[in-house]
Amino acid sequence: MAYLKIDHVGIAFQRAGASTEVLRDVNLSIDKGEYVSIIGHSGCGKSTVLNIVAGLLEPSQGGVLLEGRAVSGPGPDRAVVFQNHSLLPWLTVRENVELAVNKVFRGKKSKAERRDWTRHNLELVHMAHAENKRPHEISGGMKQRVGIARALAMEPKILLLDEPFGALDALTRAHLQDQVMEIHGRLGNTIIMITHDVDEAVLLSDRIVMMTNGPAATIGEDLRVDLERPRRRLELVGNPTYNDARAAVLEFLYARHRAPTLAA
Ligand SMILES: Nc1ncnc2c1ncn2[C@@H]1O[C@H](COP(=O)(O)OP(=O)(O)OP(=O)(O)O)[C@@H](O)[C@H]1O
Repeated sequence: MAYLKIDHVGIAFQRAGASTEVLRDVNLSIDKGEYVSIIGHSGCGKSTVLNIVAGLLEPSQGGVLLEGRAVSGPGPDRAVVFQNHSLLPWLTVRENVELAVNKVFRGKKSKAERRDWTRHNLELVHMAHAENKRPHEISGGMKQRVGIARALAMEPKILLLDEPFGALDALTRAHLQDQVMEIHGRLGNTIIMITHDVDEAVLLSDRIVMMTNGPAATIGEDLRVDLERPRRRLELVGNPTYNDARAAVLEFLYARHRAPTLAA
C-alpha cells in the first residue's frame, strides 16, 4: 500500500457561471520518505494538487489517501510551507514556531518539553540565534527557514512545500536547498515540493512529476532521479545521470509541453 495515494483526482472550479476543469485523473503514489517534486508551467494546477493533499481544497472526483485513510480536511499530519513565508508579524521567531508546537503537542508534551522542541527545530534550520527577533528584523531567507522549522516542528507525515525557495536570491536559495536536503537525509521526511526550477527539482528529488498544461491537466511523466545521497551540487556538475534527468525535464517542458504562451 502506498504511503500517500492521489487517486483519480479531478477538480473543476466554477467562476461567473462557467466551469473550468483544472485537473483530470491525477494519479500518484508516494512512498514514505520519498522526496517528490512537481514541475509544470505556470497555471497548470500544481498548487491545486498540493492544496488537495493539504485538505484545503476538495476534489470534484477521486480522493487522497494517507496511510490508507481518506484525507477530508487540513490537519497537522500535512504541513504546508508557502512561497511567501506566512509568519505572524507580532510574534517573535520562537513564538511563531511555539504556536504550532503548542497546537499539536499540548497535553502530550510538558511546557518545558515544548520549549525544547521549539528550540531543537529552530536549531535544525540554524535559526536558534534569532529566536527573539520579529519577522521584520530578519531576511526573506531567514523567514523561510523559520517557516520550515515551524512545519517540521509539527512532525507532519507529509511536508508540502509550495515553491519554498521561489522568492529568494540564488545564493540564499542554494543554501536553503542544501539545508532541506540535509534535514531530509537526517529525518527521512516524506516531501512533496512544487518548483519551477529544473536544477532544483533534479538536485533535491527522488522523483520528478511533470504536469501537462491545463485545462484538464494531469501527470505527463514521472521520472526517477537515481543519484546517490547525500548529493553535493558541485560534484554533480558533469554527472551523466544528473544531466540526463535535467535534459528529460527540459525536453518535457519546452519541446513536448510548451507553455501555451510560448507555443504561439
Ligand atoms: N479557488 C479557485 N477558484 C477558481 N480558479 C482557481 C482556483 N484556484 C486555482 N484556480 C485556477 O486553476 C488553475 C491552476 O492554478 P494553480 O495555482 O494550481 O496553478 P500552478 O500550476 O500552481 O500555477 P503557478 O505555477 O503559476 O503557481 C489556474 O487557472 C487558476 O486560475
